[in-house]
Amino acid sequence: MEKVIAYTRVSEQVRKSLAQQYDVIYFENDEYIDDPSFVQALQEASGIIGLELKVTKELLDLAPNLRIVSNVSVGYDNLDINELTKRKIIATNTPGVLTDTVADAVMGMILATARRIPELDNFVKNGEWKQYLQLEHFGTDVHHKTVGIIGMGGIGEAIAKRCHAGFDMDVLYFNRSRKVEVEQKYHATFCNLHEVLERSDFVVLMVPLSPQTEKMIGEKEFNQMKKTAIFINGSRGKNIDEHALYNALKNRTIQAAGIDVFDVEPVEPTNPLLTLDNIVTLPHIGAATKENELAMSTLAAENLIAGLTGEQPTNVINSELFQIMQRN
Ligand SMILES: NC(=O)C1=CN([C@@H]2O[C@H](COP(=O)(O)OP(=O)(O)OC[C@H]3O[C@@H](n4cnc5c(N)ncnc54)[C@H](OP(=O)(O)O)[C@@H]3O)[C@@H](O)[C@H]2O)C=CC1
Ligand SMILES: O=CC(=O)O
Repeated sequence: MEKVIAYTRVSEQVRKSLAQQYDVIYFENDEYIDDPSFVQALQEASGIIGLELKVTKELLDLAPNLRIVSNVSVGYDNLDINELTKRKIIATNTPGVLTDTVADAVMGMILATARRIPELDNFVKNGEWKQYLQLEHFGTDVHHKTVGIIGMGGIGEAIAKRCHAGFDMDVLYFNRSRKVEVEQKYHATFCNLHEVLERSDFVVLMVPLSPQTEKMIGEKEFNQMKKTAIFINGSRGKNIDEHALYNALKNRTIQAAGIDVFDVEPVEPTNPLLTLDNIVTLPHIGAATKENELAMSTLAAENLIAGLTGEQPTNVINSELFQIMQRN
């Protein structure tokens, strides 16, 4: 039986099903490279399926038999795609299945920050609700405001849909390419980044992490936002300058923020952002619901099996590998 490494978030049901065809070695935690049993598994593995393993040149040097890395995520900034392609190792991800789940989580952050839900929840539970509330406890409306979406991909579009159809919001967006269909469906307006930052009540960041997007939002960008703006990051922590976000929140350059992702994950307890009361934080859980864990794992397993049986997986990232094969 061929060996397959499964790590972190691969649902138990999918692991059991894979175990009918492969020798599946499961690693539950993510501190692997120093673990001799992981290194041993790498030596023998034909495939890897899982979430957020850093697949670097050093790791690949330990995996001479590897033919596919199947990410259980849409983001693939954890993979050195050039190195994988050079070694003719297939890389796949799981776009689409998680789109609505992540968009729901982003809407949750928009509502939680604007209406100050976690803060008021604590207020009630701490027994501080003793009289009619005054202005100091009030949040701000979400409906009929303007949302600016940076990165109008699958998830960006699902957020636009919710904001337009559910909350009567005006939708602005900045994206690498223009999305005319999205403009027609959700009355969205294509803007440059500066306009999105300047005109939006809610600025939502939803771009993949890449050399072009790393630290895309920093001090200059926070200064361009409205003083009442709420910033939401559902993408990757490294897409923003966290220090600049801290300053913007502390100095009230912007009103509040909701973030699902951090520069270092799990977040360090000393991260200064955690000391602020105008930020709502989540532990990178946007895509992780009970239903969606199974959907993502199932798609990733389908990609893995296709790759191992010599077929082109549906969600191949380095598709040039198959173009080369077709030419030969
Ligand atoms: N918090 C969480 O749990 C989750 C986070 N994510 C993050 O969200 C990201 C987006 O996911 P998804 O919507 O499915 O991905 P998509 O690939 O569908 O969308 C990404 C969008 O970003 C745009 N984009 C890429 N680079 C730039 C740039 N330099 N400037 C402006 N726009 C750019 C793309 O433009 P174009 O259309 O021109 O290609 C595309 O529209 C993932 O890569 C991941 O990092 C995803 C899932 C869960
Ligand atoms: O962060 C999650 C993803 O799917 O990307």
